[in-house]
Amino acid sequence: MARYELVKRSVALITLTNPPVNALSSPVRHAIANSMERALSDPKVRAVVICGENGRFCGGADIREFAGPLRGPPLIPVLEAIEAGDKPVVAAIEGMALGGGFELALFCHYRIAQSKARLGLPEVTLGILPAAGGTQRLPRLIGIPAALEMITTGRHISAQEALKLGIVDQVTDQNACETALEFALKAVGKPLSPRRVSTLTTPCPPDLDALLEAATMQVKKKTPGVMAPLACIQAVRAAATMPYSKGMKRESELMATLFNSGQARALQYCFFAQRTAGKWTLPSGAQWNNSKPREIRSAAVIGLGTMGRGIVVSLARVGISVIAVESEKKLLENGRQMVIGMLERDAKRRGVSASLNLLKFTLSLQDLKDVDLVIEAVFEDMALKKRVFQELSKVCRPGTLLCTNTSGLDVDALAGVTDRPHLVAGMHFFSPAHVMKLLEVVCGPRSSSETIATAMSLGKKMGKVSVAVGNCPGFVGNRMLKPYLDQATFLLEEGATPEQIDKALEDFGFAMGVFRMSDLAGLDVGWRVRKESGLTGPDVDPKNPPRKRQGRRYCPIPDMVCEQGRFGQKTGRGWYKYDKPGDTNAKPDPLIQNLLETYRSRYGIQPRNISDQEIIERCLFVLANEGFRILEDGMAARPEDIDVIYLFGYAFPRHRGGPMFYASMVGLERVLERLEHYHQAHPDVPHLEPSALLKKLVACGSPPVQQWREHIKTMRSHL
Ligand SMILES: CCCCCCCCCCCCC[C@H](O)CC(=O)SCCNC(=O)CCNC(=O)[C@H](O)C(C)(C)COP(=O)(O)OP(=O)(O)OC[C@H]1O[C@@H](n2cnc3c(N)ncnc32)[C@H](O)[C@@H]1OP(=O)(O)O
Repeated sequence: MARYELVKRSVALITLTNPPVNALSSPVRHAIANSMERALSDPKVRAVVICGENGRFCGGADIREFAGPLRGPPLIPVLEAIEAGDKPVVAAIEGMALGGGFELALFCHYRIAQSKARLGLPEVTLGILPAAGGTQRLPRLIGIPAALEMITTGRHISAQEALKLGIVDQVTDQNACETALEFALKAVGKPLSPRRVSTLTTPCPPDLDALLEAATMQVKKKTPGVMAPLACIQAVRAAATMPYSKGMKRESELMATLFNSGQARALQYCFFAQRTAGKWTLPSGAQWNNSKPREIRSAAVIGLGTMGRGIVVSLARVGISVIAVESEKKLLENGRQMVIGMLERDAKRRGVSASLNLLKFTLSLQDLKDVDLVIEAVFEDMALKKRVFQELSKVCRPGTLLCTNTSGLDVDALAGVTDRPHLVAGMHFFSPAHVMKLLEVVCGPRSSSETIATAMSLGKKMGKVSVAVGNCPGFVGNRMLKPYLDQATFLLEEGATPEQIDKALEDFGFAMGVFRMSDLAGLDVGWRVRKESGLTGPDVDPKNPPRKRQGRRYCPIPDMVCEQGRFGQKTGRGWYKYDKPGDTNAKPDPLIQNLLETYRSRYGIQPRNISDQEIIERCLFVLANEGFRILEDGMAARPEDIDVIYLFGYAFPRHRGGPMFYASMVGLERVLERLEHYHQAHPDVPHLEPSALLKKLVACGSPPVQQWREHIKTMRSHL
């Protein structure tokens, strides 16, 4: 877990050997303690260098250990022995020094960083704080404002920035370990006291209170209801106002308030869920680690609407040449200008030059004959998409992969009109596609493992979090959204207002409630889908009860809002009113209140007081219930995949872990009981009927979310 060598006859080189990131697991802590003792007691050793194997210094504490009882030597005393020793210790930072790894470096007397290394204290993103002295030592080294920013955001910084801030003593383009060995020899004999960060006094700004207050306001606004950033601020205050030893005590008290919290568990679950999602498996046995993706050098995007433009930008900025296709000259020119503008702004922000030379714009599908992969992003109309796929099948060389960006149509029906159904898959991006991190990779029954591997790997290359899902209407994300939206509108019928529902969801942690979000997305899209599927409009049988469709409860209020030309922010009116079209400041609209009152009295609905608890339970338990059905149906491989989709595609609050994790935190028994209760009250809403999987899990004693897979295994997979 750590290798000990004597090099240059007088330097002890301690190499952490815990792949893949040299996390500070119990055996590693043991090994560091033993190695330091050996180095300090060996008269031949005059200096020590600590580095990490495989070009990675250390990724911090072993997060997996947090879930169980704490074992092995506690980290802080191990690190204190490094600082207290009478021989200079140099940290040789290659790759990364994060969290406890960064704290380890801060206990060393000197730090040398390789120029490509990244450093940071990301604990806040895991719902905890840097509790191995990070909150007390970093402010002493670089001052309160810079330390506060790094600790409360968890931002990783470059070696160059670390040098500028005074965190590292030298940056090298060479091997950091070699440089550190030379450096260590030169440090021998120099006084160590000034190098012990614990002895430094925190430079205290005169406006400390105002600074901390501003930071508090900022984190409350950015991450309302999240505890860890606030605890970080309190810990940094201690660094400014208390002696080191007292500050360390305060740091550990604050850590104790976070360590076992639901938020910490949720955030750490998210960390692993995100990594688990990349590990896809198909029923054939093909999976992420036995299927080779194809290399994609050139791609085409068909359709330069909002989605298509975002996809072009996402591809071009990772160096893939793109042919963008539109059907009319004017649309093509407009798309071209928009894409170039987006790429230029993006490049400026990242300080690189825009890769405009990778782009080609055309009106002709004939130009796509040699590309490696096509992503179709035309209007959401099956007949149109089928025509495009038929045409692509004729034009593209036999090996070209054909992908669709449909948000819910049948991918296999599109595969069926081509000459290569095994090379067809869905790549469902989220809007705006160059910003949103989620990509649903839709596996049709005929998609080959190579096709899925290629789509997943391309997603990763584009910086997306890619999740493999099955081919069912709406796939995973949009399929779950429907019952969630339905509950919100049913609650309106029953007496709630859009503001009340949004506030309950925002207090829960969503950045935007469902109605504000719908206004932002545009209400006309859903209206058109409902018209096309015969739920509203002239196709509805006049004898059909207005609040029922196929025997199920239906709420026509969203249709009525659209019939008034209220399409959301873009028209200046939707569920809310706005000062002008395009404005984002949503204000309650008395006309909507009026519409709701008239509607309720027309249908004899007596409005009732609805509690926030009911809003949360009905909206979120129905969401999870559909998630359970998706798992039952084999359309998602595991609950983590569903949660990742909701975290990255639908802004589910990360400190709640995602809808499935949230259900497990509430307690599956409770979720089942509440769904049964609401289903009894609303028997015409089938989505409220508890799913078989939920019942099965409760019957099995409500295992933790990580174990659900074992209970799903027997079910059929469509992935
Ligand atoms: C009342 C009781 C009170 C109790 C108080 C208890 C006090 C306990 C003492 C605490 C002392 C605090 C110490 C410290 O302050 C806390 C920490 O250090 S927390 C950890 C901080 N570090 C991080 O957040 C880094 C997390 N990792 C990453 O960001 C990335 O993995 C990476 C390091 C940048 C590498 O990225 P990639 O190359 O892309 O690789 P992957 O991300 O895919 O990771 C590969 C593989 O490694 C696993 N992994 C990564 N980091 C860790 C880790 N720190 N611990 C465990 N495992 C880690 C990752 O999951 C992948 O594995 P896979 O999931 O694929 O199997």
